[in-house]
Amino acid sequence: MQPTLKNPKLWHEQAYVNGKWTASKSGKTFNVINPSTGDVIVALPEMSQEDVQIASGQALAAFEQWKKVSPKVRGSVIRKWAQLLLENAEDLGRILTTENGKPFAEAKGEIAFAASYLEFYCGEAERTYGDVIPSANPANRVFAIHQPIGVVACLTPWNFPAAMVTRKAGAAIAAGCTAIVKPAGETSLTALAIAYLGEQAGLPAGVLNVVTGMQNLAEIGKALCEDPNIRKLSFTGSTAVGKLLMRQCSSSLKKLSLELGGNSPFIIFDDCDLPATINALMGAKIRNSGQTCVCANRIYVQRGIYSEVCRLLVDQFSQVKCGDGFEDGVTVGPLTVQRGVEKVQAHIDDAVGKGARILFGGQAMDRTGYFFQPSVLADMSDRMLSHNEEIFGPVAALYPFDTEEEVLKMANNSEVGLGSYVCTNNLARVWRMAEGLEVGMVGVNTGVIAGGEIPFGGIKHSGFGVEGGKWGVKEFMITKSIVMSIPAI
Ligand SMILES: NC(=O)c1ccc[n+]([C@@H]2O[C@H](COP(=O)([O-])OP(=O)(O)OC[C@H]3O[C@@H](n4cnc5c(N)ncnc54)[C@H](O)[C@@H]3O)[C@@H](O)[C@H]2O)c1
Ligand SMILES: O=CCCC(=O)O
Repeated sequence: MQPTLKNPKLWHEQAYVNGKWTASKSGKTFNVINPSTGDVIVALPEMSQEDVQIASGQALAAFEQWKKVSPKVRGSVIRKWAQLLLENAEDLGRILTTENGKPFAEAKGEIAFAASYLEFYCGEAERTYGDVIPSANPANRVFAIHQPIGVVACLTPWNFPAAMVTRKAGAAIAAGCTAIVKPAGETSLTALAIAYLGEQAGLPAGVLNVVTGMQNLAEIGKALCEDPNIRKLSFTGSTAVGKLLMRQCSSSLKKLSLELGGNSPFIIFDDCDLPATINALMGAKIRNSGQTCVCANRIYVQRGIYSEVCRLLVDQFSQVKCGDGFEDGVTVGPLTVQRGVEKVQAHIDDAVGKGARILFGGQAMDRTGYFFQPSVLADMSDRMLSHNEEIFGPVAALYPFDTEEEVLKMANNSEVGLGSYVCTNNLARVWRMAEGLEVGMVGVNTGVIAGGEIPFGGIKHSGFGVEGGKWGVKEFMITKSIVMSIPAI
């Protein structure tokens, strides 16, 4: 069912291409499901390759104009867009909770998080400075300028339906590019509402487009990858899909940003501030029901405080209220997709079969919707599935360790390297760990590591490219050199 909105104009049941709300060429649709109830919320256009090609042609035409708009004007439109997001945070939060499931307060928090990227990028649009380069040849003057790359495809996931749209498309548009957003089918309504607000803020037709689809995902993804009009593709999602997209982009040699799976170690040393650490851990673990790419996946606890951390965590988890995101006091919602429930159960069964102990929870909840009990597992080891793969659910998995050297080795024993966390009061250790961890991001005594001004990205099989901060906008630009021969002075 559609949520009640103060501003009903935010609700859109069609895709958005070249400033027009549009059905798919085939007329086909797919259903968006409320994960708390299992009910169909709405049917959205199931688009195809043909729809993608139309969108890319129009985004290319819009690019020819948008790239000429001054950075100051682009920035002012983006600033207005951010303001509109904040003014409509309540309604956007309602839409987000309805399709993603996260608690309403957290959903509103995501809207502020989404706006933080636009707020940062609107200033950054004006700061894409080039360079004047001392020439080796005295008869030359050499310059480097940055220019928008062109039409970009932004493929966004279902775990952050608002923030991943602004983090990618906001940066692209600030750079002077035009964007085709393909949100995860499960959570397209938030992206459509954000596109509507972009239009209200003054984005010209064709600058921001949203194509929708769920069953045709493989076809749409391939069409975006192979489209010659599109010069860059930015994706957040699983490593497996990221690799597929990279292969598919090879024929058109697109520039890529891939923000893929994580397996974040959360390392607790016995010299930490324990209450503050547990607080940080709860944030890094149960945010969005454990469905973030930087959620604490492997919680390493130094042996001297291991039993105490197990006890404190069980105490915290027993106070968590899991339920429909609109219910009062709920701090953990359902998982967003049914297959997530099956995945989390498989992780727990595997761990228990290999010697882990369930200290709390451990099962799907016996109610309608995709609910999984917030759970705590102790005595994890590197033979278990969760050691190598993100759980993507509200499960805290604890591993004991003895020494700093040992835990650094354990933490780096992963194919991926996205987020990580270190809790200690030893400053020298902070630096040894921060420099030694093979990851793109390190949280020190905190569980929150993302925001408009902060670079976000991974290494190894977590992908490449940086989103956010002063790096975010440049990812959507090319660097061009200009070598000028001058008459003798
Ligand atoms: N890094 C993240 O933020 C993130 C987001 C979603 C899922 N995941 C990981 O992936 C696991 C499985 O989730 P899932 O079942 O949705 O995974 P999936 O691998 O099927 O899809 C992941 C994302 O990629 C998109 N996608 C899938 N196939 C595509 C294709 N052929 N072309 C273009 N886009 C495509 C989906 O819409 C989704 O947003 C999760 O449990 C989690 O570990 C990570
Ligand atoms: O899951 C991907 C993004 C998570 C975040 O920005 O904190």
